Amino acid sequence: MNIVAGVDCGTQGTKVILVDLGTSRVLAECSAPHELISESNGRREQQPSWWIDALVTAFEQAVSTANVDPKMIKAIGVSGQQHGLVALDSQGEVIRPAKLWCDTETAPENAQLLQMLGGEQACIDRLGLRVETGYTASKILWMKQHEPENFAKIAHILLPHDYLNFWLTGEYCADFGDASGTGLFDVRNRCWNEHVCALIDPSGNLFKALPELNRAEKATGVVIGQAKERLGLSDNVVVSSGGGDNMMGAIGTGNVKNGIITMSLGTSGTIYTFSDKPVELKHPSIANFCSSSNGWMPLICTMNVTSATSLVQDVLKMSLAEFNHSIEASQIGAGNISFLQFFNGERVPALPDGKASIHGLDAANFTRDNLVRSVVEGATFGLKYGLELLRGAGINIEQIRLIGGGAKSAHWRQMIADTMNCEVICPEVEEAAALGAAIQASWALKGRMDNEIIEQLIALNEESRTQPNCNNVAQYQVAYDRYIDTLYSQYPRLAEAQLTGGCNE
Ligand SMILES: Nc1ncnc2c1ncn2[C@@H]1O[C@H](COP(=O)(O)OP(=O)(O)O)[C@@H](O)[C@H]1O
Ligand SMILES: O=C(CO)[C@@H](O)[C@H](O)COP(=O)(O)O
Repeated sequence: MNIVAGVDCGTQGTKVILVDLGTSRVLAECSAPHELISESNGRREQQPSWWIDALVTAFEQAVSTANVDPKMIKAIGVSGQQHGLVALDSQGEVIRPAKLWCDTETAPENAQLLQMLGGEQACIDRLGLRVETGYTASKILWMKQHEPENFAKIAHILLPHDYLNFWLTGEYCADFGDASGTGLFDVRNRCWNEHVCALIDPSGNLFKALPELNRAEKATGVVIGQAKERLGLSDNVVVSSGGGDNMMGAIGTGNVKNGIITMSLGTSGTIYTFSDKPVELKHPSIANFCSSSNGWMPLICTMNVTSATSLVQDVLKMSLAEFNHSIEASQIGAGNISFLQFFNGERVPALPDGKASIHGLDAANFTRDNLVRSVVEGATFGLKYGLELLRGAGINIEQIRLIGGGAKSAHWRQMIADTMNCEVICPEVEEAAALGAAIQASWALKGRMDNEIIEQLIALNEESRTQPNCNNVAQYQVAYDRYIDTLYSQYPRLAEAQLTGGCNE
């Protein structure tokens, strides 16, 4: 048996998938949860050791579910939540907990960095995208200003998936896709940018701490030491270059050629497509990242999707089944409630200091079902706001491939189809980022990118195909317009930015 493993270290947990390349069958999909350090000042952190423990737990479950000997595994690919800062000292030890993609404590440092770069347009000219709160660069500046002793210890900067690759292989390496979300990288020319590093650290140490960059079909190394022992692997198990979870979700949904759109309803919400050349930026909120398949992938990210819905679910002490039942039991528009879902600040629209708020409550509409529906609608409308930016940039959206935890809900799928007025379909393998990582692992085994394996492994789930319903589309449009009016009344600068094409949001 020729087995490869795909690992996806998301925000809420790590998933492991095992794929038999001989039969193109998925043998097991398992996961283990992570904790999250969360404070109301926007701090969002995790200990990198938690990711390792979750990887080992999910891996052990997967080999046991598939009933295979781990020694049969030939290659591993790793996908990870983007942007997180893992700072290591000269011994390769973690200096402090990783600040995550959703950390908004660093918003002032991001604004400062943008200013140091000469403003939004100068930043786009230099890096090919606007640096956002959440990207890695501002976390490094934050460390310099708030924890100078820790900053002085930095010898290596890694992203979450790079760190797991380092644990597996002992190599300090990065891939173009995940590196493009650091804010230290020139996305058009696919290289680290020394100028931005020098703005943060004129000594040159930061630039020196950046890892070597690796192409999508190249191996990072082989599994060694403690990792090999804990996972029970044989010698020479190849580890691919890996990538950010959205980059791997793109591979796992076949989004490696022009014309396909993927949307993820994970902790964050993302929408992205493939491009074989760097995209001319039509709106600064569209992130012009590189893909982990040697191309580019314009992407929209909202920070509050299942992170927001889970909070309401927890407060109301509901199971997921009860929560989904409430969506079904309530009417479109949630009795005219608008839920601005920014529990975590927000990236699109650019509201790093945003707070959640509920509008339009009265004695008649204040019900559990409406509260549930309104937060799910809020998260969905946030994604529609982003989707309209992509449409406005000329990206044609005829079908959405839907992935992430929320895609498992048939009600939410229908809401997405109706709100976006577009067909929705899920891939058979829902853990698309982990599957993408497994596919990339197979490329590393062969030493070349192979789209045949994508054809063999990725099938669409016909049962999940969901068409927009005309009546619902009209009703959701009314609810969306009300949501946008509420958003603009709370944050007038967004309405002004709308008139200037998104600048100065
Ligand atoms: N059937 C379902 N209906 C709605 N939401 C779901 C369902 N199953 C899982 N989820 C949501 O998906 C979330 C996890 O999504 P996932 O994409 O795995 O997150 P991440 O990759 O960010 O860790 C869970 O917190 C849960 O709220
Ligand atoms: O920041 C982004 C994309 O730019 C997020 O999409 C993270 O990559 C987190 O992903 P999930 O945990 O939601 O999968």
